Amino acid sequence: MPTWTLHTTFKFDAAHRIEGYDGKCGRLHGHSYKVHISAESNKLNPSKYLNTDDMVCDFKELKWAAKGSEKGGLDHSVLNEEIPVNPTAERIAEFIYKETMSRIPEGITLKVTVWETENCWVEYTDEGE
Ligand SMILES: Nc1nc2c(c(=O)[nH]1)N=C([C@H](O)[C@H](O)COP(=O)(O)OP(=O)(O)OP(=O)(O)O)CN2
Ligand SMILES: [Zn+2]
Repeated sequence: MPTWTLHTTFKFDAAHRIEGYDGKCGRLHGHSYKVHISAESNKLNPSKYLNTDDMVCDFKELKWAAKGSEKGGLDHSVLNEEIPVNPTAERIAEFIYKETMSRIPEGITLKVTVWETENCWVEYTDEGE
C-alpha cells in the first residue's frame, strides 16, 4: 500500500504553571517548546490552497501552534489561558494532537512529540482514532 509520511518541526515560546504541582513548576515560568509532528496517510487529499488530490495535508495545517495566540496559535501565550487542561507536556501534546486532527482530512495518522526542555520530551498518538 502506498504510504506517505509528512514530518514537520516548529517551536513556540510560552509560559505555564502546573496547577497543583508541589514544587517550582507550580509557579509561572517559561519554556521554548519544540514540536515535531508526523502525519502518515495511504492516500493524498486536496487542501485549502490546492483542489487536487496531491497532499497528505498542507504543512501549514500542521504548524498552526507556532503562530501567536492572537492568530489562534500558542506562541507567546500563557498556556493555562489557552488550553482547557493542566498544561503538562503530556497534556500539551494531547491538545496539539486533537486540534491538529480537527484541521486535517480524515484517514491521517498523527504522532505529536513535544520537547519541554532539551532533555525532556513526550510523544502522543491515539491508535484508536
Ligand atoms: N511528566 C512531566 N514532568 C514534569 C513536567 C511535565 O510537563 N511532565 N513539567 C515540569 C515543569 O514544567 C518544569 O518546568 C520542567 O521541570 P524540570 O525538567 O525539572 O526542569 P529543570 O530544567 O529545571 O530541571 P531540574 O532537574 O529541576 O534542574 C516538571 N516535570
Ligand atoms: Zn515547565
